[in-house]
Amino acid sequence: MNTIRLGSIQDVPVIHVRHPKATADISLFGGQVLRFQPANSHQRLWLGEKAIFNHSTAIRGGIPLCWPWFGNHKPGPDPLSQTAHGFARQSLWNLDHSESNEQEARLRLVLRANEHTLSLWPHHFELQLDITIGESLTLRLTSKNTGAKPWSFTGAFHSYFATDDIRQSELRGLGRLYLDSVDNGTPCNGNGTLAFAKALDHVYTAPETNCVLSLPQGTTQIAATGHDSLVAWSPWREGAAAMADLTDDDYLRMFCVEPAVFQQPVCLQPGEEHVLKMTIS
Ligand SMILES: O=P(O)(O)OC[C@H]1O[C@@H](O)[C@H](O)[C@@H](O)[C@@H]1O
Repeated sequence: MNTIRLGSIQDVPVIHVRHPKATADISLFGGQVLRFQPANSHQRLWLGEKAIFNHSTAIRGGIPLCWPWFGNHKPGPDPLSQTAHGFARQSLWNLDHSESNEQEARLRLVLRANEHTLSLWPHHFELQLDITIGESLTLRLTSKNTGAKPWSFTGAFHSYFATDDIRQSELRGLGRLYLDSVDNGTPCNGNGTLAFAKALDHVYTAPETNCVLSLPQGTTQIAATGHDSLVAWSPWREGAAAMADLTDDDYLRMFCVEPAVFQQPVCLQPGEEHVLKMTIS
């Protein structure tokens, strides 16, 4: 089967890609890949059964796009924000193009400045998300300044990875140096391998290009460019209990690894662009 079909989950438009090399689902709300599973291999992404599909709440799972800021601080003169992780993950994107051949399926999603985005962030932009689905999944997020003034952004691929058991999962390639966000951003030095045993929110500031997730069900690999940090996050039991869109034991089956523009906002002059890229295999 080789099809690209527009369907929906609770009225949210979702593109279903069924290809001999892989299957994937992509929500136009958020421009968000929800699932990616190579043929004869394990599901790479986690999507919560309690994820909310209502055209306004950010969908918990898959790969939310944090943009044009990460966390609660916008870069620029007016930093305080009510919208955590920017507005891209809560915006309706347009499908600009889709095609497929024997090797892969390709989609291009686009989000441009509109009345709503301008009310939150007064800049003209075009965001282009190129998604390639084949033996691996590649996301290429191009940020373009289409306005007349420079602006700066931060952001991330907020990827939720599926694991059969977080307690038996180990990550390598994050680097050693990290800021511990659970402890007010204290700088720390790890041993190069990350295992999970409690709530964790780390910003790795010198990541390697490739990150390997050793999971009970197999291996997942992440390669990224255009970022300056890798964020690793698990809400653990207590964090999950405080979130309406997580079940009590969801924390055992997922964690996030997020290639991010975090330490140094990227400044784009009019006409300039930046590419953040990630491949999951
Ligand atoms: O609940 P949200 O807004 O999707 O954020 C979840 C987490 O996202 C991570 O990227 C942050 O490092 C965490 O601090 C945050 O709690």
